[in-house]
Amino acid sequence: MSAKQDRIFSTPQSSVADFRFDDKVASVFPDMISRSVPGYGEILHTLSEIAQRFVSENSNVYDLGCSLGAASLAMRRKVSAQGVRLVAIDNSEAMIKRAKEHLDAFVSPVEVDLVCADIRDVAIERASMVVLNFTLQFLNPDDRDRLIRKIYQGMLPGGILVVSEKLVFPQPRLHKLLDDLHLDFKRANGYSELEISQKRTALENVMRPDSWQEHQARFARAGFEESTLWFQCYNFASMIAIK
Ligand SMILES: Nc1ncnc2c1ncn2[C@@H]1O[C@H](C[S@+](CC[C@H]([NH3+])C(=O)[O-])CC(=O)[O-])[C@@H](O)[C@H]1O
Ligand SMILES: O=C(O)C(=O)Cc1ccccc1
Repeated sequence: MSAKQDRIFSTPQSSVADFRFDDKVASVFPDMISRSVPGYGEILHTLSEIAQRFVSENSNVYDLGCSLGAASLAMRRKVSAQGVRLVAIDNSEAMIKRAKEHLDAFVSPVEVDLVCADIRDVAIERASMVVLNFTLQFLNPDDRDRLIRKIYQGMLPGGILVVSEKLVFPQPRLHKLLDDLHLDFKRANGYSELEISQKRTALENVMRPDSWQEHQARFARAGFEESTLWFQCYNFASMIAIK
């Protein structure tokens, strides 16, 4: 496990390039995500609790946009059903290479397939649990409906989808407050003003969050009759939908 500190945006850059999940980001990712996403640890813990309750015998579990496999590791810890296959997918080779090291570091009876692919191209079949832990926001908005529909179609009745995302809020004053509180969270975790503003610029064209209302409407359009927010800290949230 790499404990290297994220200093990627600490020096002034004459022009800030779009954010990419390359080798540099992969090498500091655990530090970057835990200092940037309020509630990340709690969400991982709850993924393992949900896995214990929802993952059924002879079914598949999907971790879409797995990065270093943190969500897969969390779910795998609590799966007790037999015949379960966990499929962890990311289109960053740098992430997949390191995810393999993380997953191989622990023994488990649950088979894990690590796949370097675009989640838009992968079939979802017999799924009892599907996780998009901070991944949907990186997809082109036009592709999001199609992906959630494909997931719904590939899920078993009674299966669960967990989607964690940064949110935007239609009410400007609420949006500003929750965004400011997140910025203070990053400052408290040691990020400088320069790091915060350069990363914000890098993410501008790459990460386009939706509102909770948009997520809820999308779940419904895909066929999910039950969905709710189960966690929120500032403008970061996790949602569940049950088939
Ligand atoms: N189209 C795509 N196909 C496959 N992967 C993609 C695609 N688009 C983006 N990714 C991948 O989605 C991941 C998003 S990070 C997920 C954290 C993880 N879930 C965690 O629980 O630690 C979230 C963040 O950094 O805020 C990256 O690894 C991308 O390469
Ligand atoms: O850092 C931020 O401001 C974020 O919104 C979250 C994030 C975390 C890790 C990679 C990309 C975005």
